[in-house]
Parts: sequence; structure tokens; C-alpha cells
Amino acid sequence: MPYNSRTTVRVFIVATIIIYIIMLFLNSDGRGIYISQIQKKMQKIKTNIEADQSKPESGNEPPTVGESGGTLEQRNPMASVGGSRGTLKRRLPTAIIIGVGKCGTSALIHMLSMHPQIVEAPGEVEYFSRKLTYFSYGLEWYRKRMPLSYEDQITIEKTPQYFKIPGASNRIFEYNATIHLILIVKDPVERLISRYAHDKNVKNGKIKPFEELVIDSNGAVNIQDHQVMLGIYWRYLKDYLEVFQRDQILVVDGKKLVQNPVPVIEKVEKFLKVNESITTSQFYFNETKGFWCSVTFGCMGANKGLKHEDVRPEVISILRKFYAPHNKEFYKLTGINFKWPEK
Ligand SMILES: Nc1ncnc2c1ncn2[C@@H]1O[C@H](COP(=O)(O)OS(=O)(=O)O)[C@@H](OP(=O)(O)O)[C@H]1O
Repeated sequence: MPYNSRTTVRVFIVATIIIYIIMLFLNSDGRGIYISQIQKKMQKIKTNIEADQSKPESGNEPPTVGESGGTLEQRNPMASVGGSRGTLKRRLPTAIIIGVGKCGTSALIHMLSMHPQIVEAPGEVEYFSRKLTYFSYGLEWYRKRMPLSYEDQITIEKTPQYFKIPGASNRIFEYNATIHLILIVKDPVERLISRYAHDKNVKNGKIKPFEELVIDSNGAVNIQDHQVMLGIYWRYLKDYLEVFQRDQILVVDGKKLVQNPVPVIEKVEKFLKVNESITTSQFYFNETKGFWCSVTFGCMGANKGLKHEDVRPEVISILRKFYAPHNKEFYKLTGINFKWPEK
């Protein structure tokens, strides 16, 4: 190869290498890829440190919303809109799903989080139910458990324990006397069976038979069982109605949420005074699971929709008769007749 051609080839190779190196270090906004990755990592570490500083020394901490757990856009679909929406920051909740556990609390909050004006706190925060630990850490600890949101968004959290823990209602009232509370309920017999399936799953099947737990040696309902007693909804609701106005608590039907979620969600949207934005087109029915699932977020995890025990009809009947007068009391307090079976 003549000298000039060789030089040209060499210059071309060197130039290509230089261009390649420059491209490797620069991205479209002119910052180095590696530098921006380091910056992102630093930001993540900073957020985690910030969250860690607010953590209790020990205990079963609820998840914190850091930079992990999906992109900001996934957690908050409006995050990239920006502009006139004010600052993106962690805000205290103005709505809480207080229970009842096993009645669809998780499905409800996930469905609500599909709304552009609603952001959900991850997991169960338990701030008002743990008086001596989380609650004693104060409001800043609570705020750090909240997701990022804009001024025009509502932050919502769900903790089913709030319904049953004595004093939680008072602590919520002291925190925010105008808060919106949502209570989702199911027939207490169905709830009890659902709860049993949950416990059996958690304990890998090592649990007493259902009948042995809920029926005592005299053949009556075992009122020593905490889960049996939780089905007496009116007793727990009474605590809330001692401090809150009835219209501050929206009571929704968990069975309807399973059958046809959108009308239930519409009620919640009205109650929270947000636009009616969630539509049937955002759901599809998953035949295998037997549930409505989100087109965007998919279905609930495998721990929802567990196989329910085949309970003898006699036992069902004993339980229904036991709950019947309590259900009537609950209908009176709520002004809603759920028509749960009485025998
Ligand atoms: N769309 C959709 N997908 C999945 N599951 C749904 C849905 N809608 C309501 N449900 C019902 O939610 C029940 C679980 O209730 P919770 O989320 O309150 O349970 S928990 O207390 O948080 O463990 C769960 O009860 P089980 O069927 O016994 O698992 C479901 O019946």
C-alpha cells in the first residue's frame, strides 16, 4: 500500500476510535453517560440515606418510596407532566383506606392509583396502628413513607389494621379531622374464610382446621377467635363514628369490587372529589384468576385469590346466624343494607 493511503487508513481508524470514545461518554443532553449514571446512583444512595435516617432502630418497617421500585413515571404517571403543577414532593395522605383486611383493600388502592390525581403509599404504613413505635416517631416519619406527588394529586394510604386497633381512629382524627376514610367490607363469613386461606398460605398449611378454629367445643361460634370477632364490623365502626362524621367515611362493597370494579371506583372518585377518570377500558378480565386486572399494571399478586376451604354448610349456617344481628347493626350505622345471607 502506498505511504499516503496507509496514512489515510491510520487517520481514519484513529478518528473512528476517538469518535467512538466521545460517543461513549456523551449522551443527548451533553452529559457523560457514565457521569450521569454515577449521578443517578448518588441520588439513589442519597434518597436511601434520607429514608434510613427516618427509620426506627429496629422492627418491621414498611417500605419506603425511594428512587427504587419502578421509574417515577410508573409510580406516578403524571410525574413527567411538570410545569404548573407545583413541586414534586412527599405529601401526607388526605385519604386512608382503613380496612377491612381481606375485603379487597389492596385491589382498591391499586385500582385508585391508576387515577392521574391519586398516588398510593406502598405497602401498609401502620402509622396510626403502632402507637408505641411508628406513631411515636412523628409526622415526618409518616411523610417519608409517602410517594412523591404534585400539588393537584391526592395521597392515599391503606392499612387494614386501622379498623381494628383501639385508639387508631382517635389518632387519625387528631392528625386530620377532615380526612376522607374508606372502608371496604364483605360478608363477614366470606371474609373469615378468605382470612383462613391467607393464614394457611402464610403458615405453609400448618394451621388447625377451619372448623376447629371458628367453632368451640359446645358447637357455638368461637368468640375467643380474634378473626371471628373482627367480623362484627359495627363494633369497630362505632369507634370511628364517635369522632368522625358519617359522611367522612365511604363504605364500599368488596364483592362488587370483584364483580365489576368501575362503578365502585366511580363512587370513590366522587367521594374524593377527583375527576371521573378510571374507565372499563383500563381493565380486562383474567379468566384464570377470576379477577379484573389492570391493562397497565396487570393482576394482583398470587397471594390474592387463594383457594378457599370447602366449609360444611352446617358451619356456614352457624356463622351466618351468629353474624346476622351484628350485620343488621352495621347496616343501621352505615345506612346500607348489604343483604348478607342470614342462614
Ligand atoms: N381485582 C382483584 N384482584 C384480586 N383480588 C381482588 C380483586 N378485587 C377484589 N379482590 C379481593 O381482595 C381480597 C384480598 O383482600 P385484601 O387485599 O384486603 O387482603 S389483605 O388484608 O390486604 O391481605 C381477595 O380475597 P381472596 O380471594 O380470598 O384472596 C379478593 O377477593
